[in-house]
Amino acid sequence: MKIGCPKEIKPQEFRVGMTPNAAYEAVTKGHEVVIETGAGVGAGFDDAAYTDAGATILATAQEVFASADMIVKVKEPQAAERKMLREGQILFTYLHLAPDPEQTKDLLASGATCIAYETVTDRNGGLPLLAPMSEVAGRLAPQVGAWTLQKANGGRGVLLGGVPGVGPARVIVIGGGVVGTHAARIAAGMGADVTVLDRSLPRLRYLDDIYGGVFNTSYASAGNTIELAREADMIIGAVLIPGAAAPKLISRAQLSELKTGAALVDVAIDQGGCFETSKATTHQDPVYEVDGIMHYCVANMPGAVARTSTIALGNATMPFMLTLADKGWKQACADDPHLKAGLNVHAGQLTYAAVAEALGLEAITADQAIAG
Ligand SMILES: NC(=O)C1=CN([C@@H]2O[C@H](COP(=O)(O)OP(=O)(O)OC[C@H]3O[C@@H](n4cnc5c(N)ncnc54)[C@H](O)[C@@H]3O)[C@@H](O)[C@H]2O)C=CC1
Ligand SMILES: CC(=O)C(=O)O
Ligand SMILES: [Mg+2]
Repeated sequence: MKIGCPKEIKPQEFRVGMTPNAAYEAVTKGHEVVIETGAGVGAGFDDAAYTDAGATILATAQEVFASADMIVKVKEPQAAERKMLREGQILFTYLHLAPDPEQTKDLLASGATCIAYETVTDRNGGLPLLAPMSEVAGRLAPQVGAWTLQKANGGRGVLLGGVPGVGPARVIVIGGGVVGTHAARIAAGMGADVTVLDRSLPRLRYLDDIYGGVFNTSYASAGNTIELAREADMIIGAVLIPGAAAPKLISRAQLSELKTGAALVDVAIDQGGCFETSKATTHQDPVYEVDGIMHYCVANMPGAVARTSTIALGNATMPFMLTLADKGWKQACADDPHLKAGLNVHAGQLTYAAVAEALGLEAITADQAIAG
């Protein structure tokens, strides 16, 4: 199979969908790899690293899209990229379709087969292709939240760890999955007083077993959430219902109950955000204010640390990419229910129920797509 990797074009997105190591493994297995010139530069991989691995460098994204059987990326395809997809082509990348009707319409119109990293599963009930970027975004969240809390950035002027004689900041993390756990660990490490809220009691038990004494846990009822939010300097949104639009857990009306200058870091923004007032921002202009509350809502946080993120993502995606290349999407998905869970769009039809439900559209099942 010919595998193509274009340069990312989302603003300030420096990651790349394929590392030279992944290109080398694909070439070694008999596949052809084409890379857009400069695609890896932001992550510290120059063109020579790819040619040394046996890949071919192409001058434009158009050439990559036109020649490849499978496109491997990082971010959801932008409008200009969606126009270049074609029927029968495989797209393997993050999609986050539930909050994105425009992208969904274009992917359906393209006729391509689109497999979303964020809904591929594993045998432990995890999301193995989301997890590495959730680890990164989780660890970044207290760092960007601490910056947002600085006075010059609109925040309350509170230092996370406090100083001797002055208490620490209070941080609450809503959603104690991968993002939430990593965020809580780092915030606690910076000296903050941290509480993690989740709706899953087994998850709270696990967190308490492992991190009791490092941070507190609380059940994420609406009452507990607003009670803790009122006292918080920073609130990190980290919930996920796989594939679905994020539930709204703090309303606009409730902002008036929060401390003026508090920082909301909505990591769940790529699934639409879990605060009513969240709207996606970019690394160029990451923070805005609503009713005195500072919102940080960057939908591609890991792009800020592109080298770490590219390598971490590549480690996770490579085996799936190789399987897709070896077997084709149909056989690969038929053989592996976890990869099949990634199928979101095929030949003009949605194949993921939670996406269809969020957008008010119809879906067929992935099994129907495979059988068709
Ligand atoms: N902005 C960015 O750059 C990035 C965003 N993300 C996003 O972060 C979000 C979280 O991802 P992960 O931690 O990997 O997911 P996860 O599945 O590991 O954890 C989600 C947690 O949310 C909990 N949850 C669900 N509904 C809840 C509710 N109503 N109240 C409280 N808890 C609830 C679940 O029980 C689970 O423990 C996702 O939307 C993901 O796409 C991930 C990486 C980068
Ligand atoms: C998960 C995701 O959307 C990202 O890493 O940008
Ligand atoms: Mg995202």
